[in-house]
Amino acid sequence: MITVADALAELFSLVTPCDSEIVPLRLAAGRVLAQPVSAKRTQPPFDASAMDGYALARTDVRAGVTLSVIGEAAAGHGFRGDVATGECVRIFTGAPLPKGTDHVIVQENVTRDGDKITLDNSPNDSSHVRAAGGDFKEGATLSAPRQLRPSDIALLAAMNIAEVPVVRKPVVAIIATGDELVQPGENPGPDQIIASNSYGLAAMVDAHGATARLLPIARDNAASLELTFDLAASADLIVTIGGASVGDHDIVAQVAEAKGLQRAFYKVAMRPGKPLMGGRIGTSAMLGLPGNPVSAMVCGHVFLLPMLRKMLGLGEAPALQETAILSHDLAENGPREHYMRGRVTDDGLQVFSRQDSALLSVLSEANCLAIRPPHDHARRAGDTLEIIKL
Ligand SMILES: Nc1nc2c(c(=O)[nH]1)N[C@H]1C(S)=C(S)[C@@H](COP(=O)(O)OP(=O)(O)OC[C@H]3O[C@@H](n4cnc5c(N)ncnc54)[C@H](O)[C@@H]3O)O[C@H]1N2
Ligand code: MOO
Repeated sequence: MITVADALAELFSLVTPCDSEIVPLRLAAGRVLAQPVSAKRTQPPFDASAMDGYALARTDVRAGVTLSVIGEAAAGHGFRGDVATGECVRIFTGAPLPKGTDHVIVQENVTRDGDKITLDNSPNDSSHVRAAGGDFKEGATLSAPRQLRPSDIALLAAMNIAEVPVVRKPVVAIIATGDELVQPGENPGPDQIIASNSYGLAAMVDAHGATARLLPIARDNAASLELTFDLAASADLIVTIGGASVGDHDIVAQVAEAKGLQRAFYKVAMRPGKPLMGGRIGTSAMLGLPGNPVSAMVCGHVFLLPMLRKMLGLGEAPALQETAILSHDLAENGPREHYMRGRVTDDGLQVFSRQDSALLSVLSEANCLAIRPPHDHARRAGDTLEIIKL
């Protein structure tokens, strides 16, 4: 058995970042920017008013002064003339400042009478002008790689980037295995259950910027599994679920090897997730997950998501760890690194007492995995533990 860290290092060496493609801006959210992009224009492109009011020369700003209103500047419709001393232009938020002006008085601070305004006794000192290029200048870059958030999309739009170079979405083929499984919505026979973790993993993959291909359930015989491996052949990563342990019907490794699997490792000193397997099969990386529903999902967080991040060009890093303060005592840990379902709230970290790797209801209640190193000594309320937020 190898350590979690060693297994993750092996898995990283099985995958490489995907190439890039161009997508329309509307489809770029959540994608990873593949290379830096440069602004095609300056924003704002002109000195712009930040308020509704009157544009004038700063040198004319004095309490009680009266000025002539000689025109209007609105957003999208500037004032084309020159503004002289003693004159001003009615202006609205977003409009370009007319020539001869460098200051905006908000309308609340003037009294208007026909074509005249008089500044009141407390002209605001701020110029209310947004300088040209104050947000960004033409040629300014948005750095890559980065997973594009809605705020990045807004910035790209303002930069007039209509087409965005992004990393291709890795395709992850997910193979659930077992004679006992049927798909959700089907009628299970008396000895059957519903395939669940395959759906959870597909949701995890899709939510993290890759594409999940949920293949038909492979039965516990070589012919069925071989056929399903063939369907998965073009995927960047093949994830099998179940059939990984030592039982007579656990045939995933044997069939994968017949299909050319070059195994990198088998079995990890962790709980849950011990019978984990990694390797390459044809042009795909392969991650063989244990079948227990929680084991597969925990391995998804600890191994599959970091692999996907590397494939998306986001580098090699384990799942983000934070710390939490334990709200109760906890018994010592056994020889395997234990990823324990728990819940962090304002009252601290509660590690659940039921940790059987079949209990999806407990996983659903959890919002974190508390990490116990091998042979971790008993912990007391108030101790700090590392956690992965779910
Ligand atoms: N003698 C030993 N037995 C077991 C060992 C061991 O070391 N010695 N390890 C145990 C551990 S730990 C795990 S984890 C499981 C892993 O077994 P497999 O990967 O071979 O998984 P299966 O036997 O196929 O299934 C286990 C369990 O999970 C259910 N399952 C499988 N796939 C799905 C799915 N897609 N959705 C929902 N549930 C699924 C399956 O019905 C079984 O109940 O082995 C232990 N045994
Ligand atoms: O290691 Mo198994 O993955 O406990 O359930």
